[in-house]
Formats: sequence, C-alpha cells, structure tokens
Amino acid sequence: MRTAYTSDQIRTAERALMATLPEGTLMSRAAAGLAAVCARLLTGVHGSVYGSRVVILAGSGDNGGDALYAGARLARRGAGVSAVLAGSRTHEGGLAALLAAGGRAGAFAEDRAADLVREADLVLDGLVGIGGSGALREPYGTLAGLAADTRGLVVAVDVPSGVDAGTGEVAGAAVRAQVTVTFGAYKNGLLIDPGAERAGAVELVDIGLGPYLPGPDVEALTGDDVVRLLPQAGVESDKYRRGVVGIAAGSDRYTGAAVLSVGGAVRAGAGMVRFVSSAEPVRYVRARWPEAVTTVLRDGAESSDASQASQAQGSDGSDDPLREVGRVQAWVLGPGLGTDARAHALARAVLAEDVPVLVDADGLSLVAGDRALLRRTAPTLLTPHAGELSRLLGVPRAEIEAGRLEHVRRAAAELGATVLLKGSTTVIAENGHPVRANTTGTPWLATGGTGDVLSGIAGALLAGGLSCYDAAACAAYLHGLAGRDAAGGGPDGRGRAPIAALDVALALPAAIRALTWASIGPGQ
Ligand SMILES: NC(=O)C1=CN([C@@H]2O[C@H](COP(=O)(O)OP(=O)(O)OC[C@H]3O[C@@H](n4cnc5c(N)ncnc54)[C@H](O)[C@@H]3O)[C@@H](O)[C@H]2O)[C@@H](O)CC1
Ligand SMILES: Nc1ncnc2c1ncn2[C@@H]1O[C@H](COP(=O)(O)OP(=O)(O)O)[C@@H](O)[C@H]1O
Ligand SMILES: [K+]
Repeated sequence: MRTAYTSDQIRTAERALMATLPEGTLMSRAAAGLAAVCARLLTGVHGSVYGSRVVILAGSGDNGGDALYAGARLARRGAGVSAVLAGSRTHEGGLAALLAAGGRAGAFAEDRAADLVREADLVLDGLVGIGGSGALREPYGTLAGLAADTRGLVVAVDVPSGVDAGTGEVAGAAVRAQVTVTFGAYKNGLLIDPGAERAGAVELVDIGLGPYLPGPDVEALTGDDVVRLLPQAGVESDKYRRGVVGIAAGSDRYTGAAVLSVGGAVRAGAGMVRFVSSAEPVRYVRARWPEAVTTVLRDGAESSDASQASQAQGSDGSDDPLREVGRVQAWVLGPGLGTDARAHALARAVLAEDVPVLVDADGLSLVAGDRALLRRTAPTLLTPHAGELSRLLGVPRAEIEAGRLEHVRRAAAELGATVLLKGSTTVIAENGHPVRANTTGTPWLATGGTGDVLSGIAGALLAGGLSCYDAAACAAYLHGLAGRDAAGGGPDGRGRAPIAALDVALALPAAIRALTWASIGPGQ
C-alpha cells in the first residue's frame, strides 16, 4: 500500500521527529537524498555530474533550503550550479553552503533566469513545498513558466511548486517536473490530478519519518495489494460461490453499454452474469457473450431465457421486474439504461434488493432525480464521472475536476454510499476510510464505453464478496492496467495506440495473469 498525507500531517510528524534529533539533521538527510537522485539523473542525461549545468530555483522557505544544500553537494562533485534567488529572503545556511562549494547565486532577473534555465541540464524546483498556498505569486509563476522551456530535466523538490501538496489542486501556474523527490512520505497531491500529472515520476527519500506518521489521508493500492484482495478460484469453487452478478443495463437505444458492462464482468471473473433488459440489448449481449444468462423485460412483464439452456417463462402478472431473474450476489445498475419510467421502475426494484448495488451512468441520473432510491440497508457503490457527480452534488463540473479529493469525500458523506469518481485520477471515498487514489491507467481510456466496462469489473468483484471500497479500488486498478496493456506495445513496450472500450475488457485476463505472476512468482 502506498500511503499519502496532508501537509499538516507531515509537519506534525516532522516536528515530533525533529525534537529527537540535532538541529539541521532532517534537512541534511533530505538534501543528501535529493542530491543522490539528481546525480543519478545527471549521469543519465549528461554522462557525469562533473561539468553538468544545474540551475536552482530557490524560494524563501525550507524548500529552497533543501535545493540549495543539494546544489552544494552537486557543486562539490564538479557540477556548475547557479541559483536564482526568487524569494524576498533566502535560506541562509543553504546559500552559504552553495557559495562555499563554488556555486553561484543571484537575485531573479527575467532575461538572465531565462538563459540559465534554458541551457541547464537539470533545473531544481525549490520554490515552494508543503508551505505553499494558493496560486504562485510573482516571480515564482514566471519561473514555473521558464522551467517549461528548459532543454534539461526538471526535478521538483518535495512537490512541484504550484501544486497544493494536500489536495493536488493547481490554482495557477505550476512547475511540470519529470521527477519529484519527496521527503519522508508521499503527499496527497503527488497521487491526485491535476497535481500528480505535474509531479512526473516520484522518488521517496526516507528521512526517518515513518514511526511518527498517523494513519494516511489517502492511499493507493499496489499490484500486490490487488492480488491479495482479488477473489481466487479454489478447488471447492462453483459458479455460485464465485459470485453471480446481475446487470440491469441497456435499452433499445443504447445496446453497446450493456454489451460492454457484461464484458467487463465476464472477463473479470464473475462466476455467472445474469443480464436483465429489453429485447434489443439482450439480443446483442447474447450474441457477444453467450456466457450470460439473460432475462427479457417486457412492458410490465418479463421472460427469462438462459442462453445455455432453459425455456422462456411468461409473466404471472406480478409487477416485480426481477421476479424471474434468479439469485444474484450483487447488482450493476445503469449503463445505457435510459431514464424513462420503466428504467425508473427497474432501478427501484434493483435498489430494493438486499445485496450490494453499483449504480453507474443513467442509474446515477435516476438517483439524482430521486434520492430516496438510495435509502437502503445493503451497501451502494456509485461510479460517477465529474459530470455525473456535478448533477448529484449540484456543483459545477470544473470545480469537481479541480478538487477531486474534496468532492469525492463530500459525495460519500452526503449520499451515504461508497463513491468512485472517474477521470484522469480515479478516486474512491467511503466514510471513515482514507480516500483511495488509483495509479494505473492511460489517457487512451478516455473513450466512450470504457466506464461501462469498469462497472462490469467492479460488479463481478462485488459479487465475489469484496466490499464496495475494495471492489472499487481493485476494479479501477485492473481497468487501468488492462487499458494500459491494450494501448501499449511496440518493440520496447512503450508505444501507445488508440483503443476501443471492448479492448479493455478483452485485455483483462492477461493483465490479471501478469499481475498475479509478478506478485506470487512463477513457482506458485
Ligand atoms: N520541516 C522539516 O523538518 C523539513 C522540511 N523540509 C522542506 O521544507 C519544506 C517546507 O518548508 P517551509 O515550511 O519553509 O515552506 P516552503 O518552503 O514550502 O514555502 C514557504 C514559503 O513560500 C512562500 N509561499 C507560500 N505560498 C506561496 C505562493 N503561492 N507563491 C509564492 N510564495 C509562496 C511563503 O511565504 C514562505 O516564504 C518542505 O516542503 C521540504 O522541502 C525538508 O527539509 C525535510 C525536513
Ligand atoms: N484522461 C484520462 N486518463 C486516464 N483515464 C481516463 C481519462 N479520462 C477518462 N478516463 C477513464 O476512462 C473511463 C471513462 O468512463 P466514463 O466517463 O464513464 O465513460 P463512458 O460513459 O463513455 O464509459 C473511466 O474509467 C475514467 O477513469
Ligand atoms: K518545489
């Protein structure tokens, strides 16, 4: 598990640790770790530290101090180090160390800074760290812009300046780094977009903070965590024990969403998928996924038609649309369902079942219009994208995208459900737990229908016995991994190509296989 913290949590832990150590020890540990990473990177891009050009953007706080002390270490190894002093004051000890090691420093002047930054092999962003708040003030904003034009690498100290360490929010200009060297522990903003995207690859330097850290504010599953949580097929398994997921999705207008959701469930390892819808989507689902057992809903009646065998059954006149579906352990409600009266009646019936229900897409619109549907005792997992959450919370979409952590938490609290907010960083909130941020995925997943696949994956995991919190986090992880695998390839495996949603479902077993292999090893 990767764990992350707010700035306040980090500060409190740092204070407690600092009280046990001689003054300056922590900064010296941080600077040593930072310099070691920079030396490795410089050796990669320049061939050696000696003779390389390093430019430090130094702000007025301890973040600038870290950068200056690290610069001193690099200068002692023969790098040409210049510091642009951007703050109203400068960390005295750090500056003295840099000058003593043969480095240079000068106050900010735009033309000079632009030349230095452009020609650098490595730009060290020490403008602000966990002490930053709000949009970068000048001249920091200008320097963040100049850093974008360097031909060298940009390395952020602790967090990219302009990224809110505690939330990942970016209020104005922000540094975009290839590497962020962070101290003691991850900060939330390194896992959650838009901040995460500015951080690049994150390297954690151990400064001894571990024993002083509280429970995390945010966490991210690793591949090993997912393997440990995933339901396993054992010798005693049968399709019912592995988990039967019911999917109520699709309409005559939207047949594809149903096919994709069922595909996600089938390929993610459901013991059985029971699919309930009107005749047209059932036809498409049966054609693509003969594994699914289907029930056709008619106006006020339904007929069950298991694709492997079984006879169609007529209605007995009861108005329970699920009467003939058979037992399920969890439901997926909503992809392509429509929002008409019949969809509403089906949603009411599904949400009245005493099993976990995942609500997605049109199901979320129905719930937004009729909150009473969410008054239930069994667990509920809502999987909105920012637009859908905007309707549920009455908050503009842009605000949700800018502040994912705040809004996913608020949604879980207000709606009394587990909430998975989709997007460039998918985040999952459940009251009383750290928010989980997903670290897999690729922007190529931003294509119609991939969310439907996700609903099927999570539904299969719910039916397999995972809690909403674990099912959501594992599903997001596997979905991102499968998307990455489907889009990836080429001679070094780093090529990327557009993908269709169905490719994600099809890539699932290979992705799960590779994950399991990596986690338990080939001998198990
Ligand atoms: N406290 C500790 O023991 C340690 C702290 N470390 C470093 O110290 C950093 C925190 O240092 P500080 O508390 O001095 O804070 P920072 O250096 O992160 O920032 C504070 C300074 O930035 C200015 N500032 C804040 N927001 C700004 C904005 N939007 N635009 C322009 N200026 C802004 C403030 O006026 C203040 O001068 C960490 O991120 C880390 O790099 C490390 O050395 C590890 C140990
Ligand atoms: N920029 C992005 N980077 C990574 N993943 C993304 C990005 N944009 C969207 N996604 C993922 O793609 C999926 C899209 O789902 P959704 O918005 O419901 O689309 P649809 O309704 O068409 O299926 C989600 O899993 C989401 O997290
Ligand atoms: K920084």
